[in-house]
Amino acid sequence: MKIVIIIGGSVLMEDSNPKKFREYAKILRDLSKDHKIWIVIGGGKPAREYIALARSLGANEAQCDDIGIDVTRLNAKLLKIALGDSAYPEIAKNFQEALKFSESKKIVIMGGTEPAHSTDAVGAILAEFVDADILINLTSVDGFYDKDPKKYKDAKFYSKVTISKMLEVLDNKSMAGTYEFFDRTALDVVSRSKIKLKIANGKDPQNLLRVLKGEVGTTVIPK
Ligand SMILES: Nc1ncnc2c1ncn2[C@@H]1O[C@H](COP(=O)(O)OP(=O)(O)O)[C@@H](O)[C@H]1O
Ligand SMILES: O=c1ccn([C@@H]2O[C@H](COP(=O)(O)OP(=O)(O)O)[C@@H](O)[C@H]2O)c(=O)[nH]1
Repeated sequence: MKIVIIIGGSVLMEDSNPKKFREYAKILRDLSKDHKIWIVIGGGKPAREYIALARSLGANEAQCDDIGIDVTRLNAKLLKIALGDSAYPEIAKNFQEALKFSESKKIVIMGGTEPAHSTDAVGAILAEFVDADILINLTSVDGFYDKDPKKYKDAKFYSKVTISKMLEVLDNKSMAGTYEFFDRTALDVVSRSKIKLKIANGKDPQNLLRVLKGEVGTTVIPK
């Protein structure tokens, strides 16, 4: 299978813990023996700190996004180091490179590409570009709820959800550093190409295997 995996910055970068990188590296190495794998890494807390500093120094939104992209690529380099020889040695800067690098049979890693969207959109476009069989988004919550579960204790979990329901519920902001959950550009791409998308909690790296078996997470129905 061709698998594109988005690992949110909230998963890998919240506590600067090398253990999380090593656990992911082991699981990804094993998976790559049987599947073609592309990983997209988000920015997390470090990106938000850099963006806030840039904004207070007078940077415009595109410049803030550009800073965010640099941080996602730095985070991507950390995963590349953890993966060692199993990863392609360069971080792909665009979709053509991501496809070309995958001919090596190594795991290909990307961060951001250009301003005005998040790494969720990068993952969705990459899944479209390489004709992936599945797109998996690993984030800091168990999947989609009818409202933000970190703000509302009574939020209801959805094991299946349509894109139109997601668009109805999500308050999608489009300022640097504020893209939450799954951005609109990403949802548009998933919808137009009917990409098979699953969203699950990546704080436990084993969930990557569980979501592939359909045991955890939300399955997004492209309607
Ligand atoms: N309807 C919703 N369902 C699930 N999570 C939501 C929803 N609305 C907002 N969120 C928030 O989206 C966040 C996930 O996005 P984020 O923290 O930016 O993760 P990532 O690092 O994966 O991009 C969570 O903190 C969660 O509280
Ligand atoms: O292709 C991209 C990817 C990221 N970003 C910027 O980098 C930040 C961090 O990326 P993301 O929000 O995807 O990280 P995460 O939500 O995983 O922390 C975003 O808020 C954007 O400002 C961007 O402009 N283009």
